[in-house]
Amino acid sequence: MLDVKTLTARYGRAQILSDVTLSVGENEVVALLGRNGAGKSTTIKSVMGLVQHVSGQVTYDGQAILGRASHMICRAGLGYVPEERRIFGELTVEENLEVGRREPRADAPEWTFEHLFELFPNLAERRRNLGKQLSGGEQQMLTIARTLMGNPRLVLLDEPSEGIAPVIVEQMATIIGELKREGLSVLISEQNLHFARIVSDRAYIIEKGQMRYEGSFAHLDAHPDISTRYLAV
Ligand SMILES: Nc1ncnc2c1ncn2[C@@H]1O[C@H](COP(=O)(O)OP(=O)(O)OP(=O)(O)O)[C@@H](O)[C@H]1O
Repeated sequence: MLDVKTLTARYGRAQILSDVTLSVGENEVVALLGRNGAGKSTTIKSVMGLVQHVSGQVTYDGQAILGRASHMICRAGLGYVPEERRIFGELTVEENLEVGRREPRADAPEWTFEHLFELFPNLAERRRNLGKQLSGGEQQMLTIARTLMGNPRLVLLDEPSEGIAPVIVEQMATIIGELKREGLSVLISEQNLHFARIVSDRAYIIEKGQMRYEGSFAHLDAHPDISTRYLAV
């Protein structure tokens, strides 16, 4: 569904990604693992059309999307949840969700408030609260829920477990499982191998902007030297 080949990206003169190759299949949850600064966010942002200097090939459903405007990439069916929560503090939970509403898509589930509130019971309770009154974890949930209002087929989640309480991390894992059951594909960037293992079908590891590993979690478990080398802090 998503194919990234020989992706190179730079910020100004600094080359950040070199020949990054990865793919996400239909209804697959794929983890992009790496330490702080390894290039996970830059990979996701490049796919979403948010990095200016990029080269290589990115195809979604067979269509080349690299270099397209970000809103066109969203319209094609990709949903992006950035690492930093971008909710509107002065709007209620429901109003925040309304902001994300897009036309339904024939090839992806259509999300309604009720459907989302089943998936995010915390948000259901707080539907009339202002965004700024939510906890960090709830704001993270709201960011994901708002992205789902765009009815994406593939969701790119940048470090969903970062900086949130363990109980919310568990809920996050449940939600990602639910997205898969709904038929969506998900690419998550993560530093947390434990969380990634729970939610994902397979993994990539990126280090210094280069792909170092592609394979199963079982293989990573059997070869702990790989995670020690590329993930241990
Ligand atoms: N806008 C920018 N301008 C210049 N350099 C940047 C910019 N954004 C990121 N970088 C640099 O690019 C490198 C990769 O950053 P990136 O955010 O992709 O890493 P990451 O793996 O997502 O890590 P993190 O967990 O810190 O988000 C880092 O060295 C970072 O300092």
